[in-house]
Amino acid sequence: MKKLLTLVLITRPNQVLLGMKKRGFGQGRWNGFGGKVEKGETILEAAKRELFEESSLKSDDLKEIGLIDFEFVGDPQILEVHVFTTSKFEGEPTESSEMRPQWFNVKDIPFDTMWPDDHLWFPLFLSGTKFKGYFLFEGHDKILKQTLDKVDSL
Ligand SMILES: CNc1cc(N2CCOCC2)nc(N)n1
Repeated sequence: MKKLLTLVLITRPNQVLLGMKKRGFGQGRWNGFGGKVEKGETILEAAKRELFEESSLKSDDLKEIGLIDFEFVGDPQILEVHVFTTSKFEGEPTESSEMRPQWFNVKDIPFDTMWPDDHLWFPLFLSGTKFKGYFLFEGHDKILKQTLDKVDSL
């Protein structure tokens, strides 16, 4: 069984916008903005909605750059995460109930307080390379198995 999720990474020259997750899944880790795809909305619509709900930013320019399947030992639910990015957005990053946004210089991305997969695929996202990945987690900190491939199309 797959659960569709979105992840949006906002960039500006030499910087990435990340949010500190304040509760729920991934709490205590910096991440892009995103969440569940609801019934009746497209994945792109969900990405835009979650971006606005979690950061107050709006964008009509989200480009899909990655597709990652996450599996957790003992859990039949596979998370299918559609990764988007843009440097064209409106609004000011604003703290929400879910996320506390902060700009990071690319050379200072806080991988130690992010999901352990991020340092593996962020270089691809930052270099504009489309990618497909699979990560098998044991708990929330250990990656048992992984694949990561550059792709021409998603
Ligand atoms: C398990 N490793 C993950 C999961 C994840 N997300 C799952 C929940 O929806 C938002 C994205 N995001 C990253 N960077 N790594």
